[in-house]
Amino acid sequence: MTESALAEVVGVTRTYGGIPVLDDVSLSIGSGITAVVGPNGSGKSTLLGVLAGAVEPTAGAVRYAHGGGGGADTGKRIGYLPQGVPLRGELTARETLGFYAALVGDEPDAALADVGLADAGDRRVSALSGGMRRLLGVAQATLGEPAVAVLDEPTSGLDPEMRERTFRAAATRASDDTAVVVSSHDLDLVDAYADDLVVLDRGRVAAAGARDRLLIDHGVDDVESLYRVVVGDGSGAESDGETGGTDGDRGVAHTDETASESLHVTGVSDR
Ligand SMILES: Nc1ncnc2c1ncn2[C@@H]1O[C@H](COP(=O)(O)OP(=O)(O)OP(=O)(O)O)[C@@H](O)[C@H]1O
Repeated sequence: MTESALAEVVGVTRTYGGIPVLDDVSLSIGSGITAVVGPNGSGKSTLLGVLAGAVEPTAGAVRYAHGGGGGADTGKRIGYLPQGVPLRGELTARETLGFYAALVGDEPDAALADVGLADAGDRRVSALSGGMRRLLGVAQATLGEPAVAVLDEPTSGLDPEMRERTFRAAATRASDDTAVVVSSHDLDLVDAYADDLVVLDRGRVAAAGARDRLLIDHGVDDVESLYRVVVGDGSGAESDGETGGTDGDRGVAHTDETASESLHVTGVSDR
């Protein structure tokens, strides 16, 4: 494990019905924002699930600098915001964060303020807009300074202003000790906020590394151009926030195979 890495994905393969949806993926995750991009069905959610400990790799492993995968040295948790935000409508925003904060020795008010919800603390989750719920989810997943906070397409379905607010909130919650890994089809926001990039294509890493380095290496000016160079015409990337169809694009049947053996999350997967 390199000194600056907060997590390392080592030779991870995940198959469904014998078909690999992640194929020998190795990555080093450092502090700041790592954006995972790629066409529909390229394996982004599966990779994020593996990072969060919600999906068991068929082969390979994830190693955490702070022992987040379990064991006596588990000082740092893994935060996880799955695609469907698993929050209870009858609780207020502050009660929601208070519940999770108590589990990880944090307090809710700074997190609410960080994501721009300081004035919405007493509102019930059911009365928040979809975008505000997503911001609350970002706060929830980053409580207690987890080593890695995993945010799965937090901007899908949001309007442009809320998409930007969500990325800004994620950037505010990232720190030297917390890597925020976010999957997204919003290449313009990825361009503006990502420190590091992972481009997935058909379950394999097509490019990975520091955003600035990758742009120089590929002789392009922005992430959208990089995406086109690396995976083709960018048909899986969108700038309007919707992700389109997700399943069956690689002919893989759903079997609901998930694992929770090493799950240390501040949220609950709904997958
Ligand atoms: N539980 C499962 N059972 C069977 N196949 C699955 C399961 N989860 C994912 N897959 C398949 O794995 C492939 C990758 O899916 P994944 O959701 O990781 O891709 P993605 O890049 O996040 O896609 P999108 O951008 O559309 O959200 C798809 O073909 C999908 O159908």
